[in-house]
Amino acid sequence: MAKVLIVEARFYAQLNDMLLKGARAAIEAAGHTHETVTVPGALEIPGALALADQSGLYDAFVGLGVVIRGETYHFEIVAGESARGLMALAMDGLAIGNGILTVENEAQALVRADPAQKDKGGEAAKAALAMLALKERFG
Ligand SMILES: Nc1c(NC[C@H](O)[C@H](O)[C@H](O)CO)[nH]c(=O)[nH]c1=O
Ligand SMILES: CC(=O)[C@@H](O)COP(=O)(O)O
Repeated sequence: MAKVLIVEARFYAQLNDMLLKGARAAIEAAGHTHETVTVPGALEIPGALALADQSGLYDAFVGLGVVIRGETYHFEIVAGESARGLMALAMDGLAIGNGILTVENEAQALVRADPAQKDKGGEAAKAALAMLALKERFG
């Protein structure tokens, strides 16, 4: 049984609750356990994952968040750098699923966060578990 850490950036609480529901359901359906920690925003997710990995307590990680474009270039920074940070950690051997939505508006986020629709939270959890299986296969 694996222990999965979910790191959520609760910038949009109601959307995050949907992502969390999907991710937790996927992890439990696969017979694994999970814990959740919360950070202010998507930019903090990679750092939180790195800190958590140093503990050696977790087998896999899921990053959840919602980044919605505003008026400035900051969207590109938050969306791009959170993704880049997770990718860097994955290339360093962590089993990670990226459930950080990067969207133009709340309507797009809702469809993707909803477990009954695109279920991106569940998708990210399944990706993390798939990477964990590969990690275990490759030893
Ligand atoms: N605009 C969004 C943010 N911005 C906050 C950053 O993620 C970060 O917390 C801040 O820059 C302090 O370091 N975060 C989201 O998750 N979603 C957004 O739409
Ligand atoms: C993704 C963001 O950082 C964005 O929500 C911030 O909005 P703004 O660009 O209008 O400051």
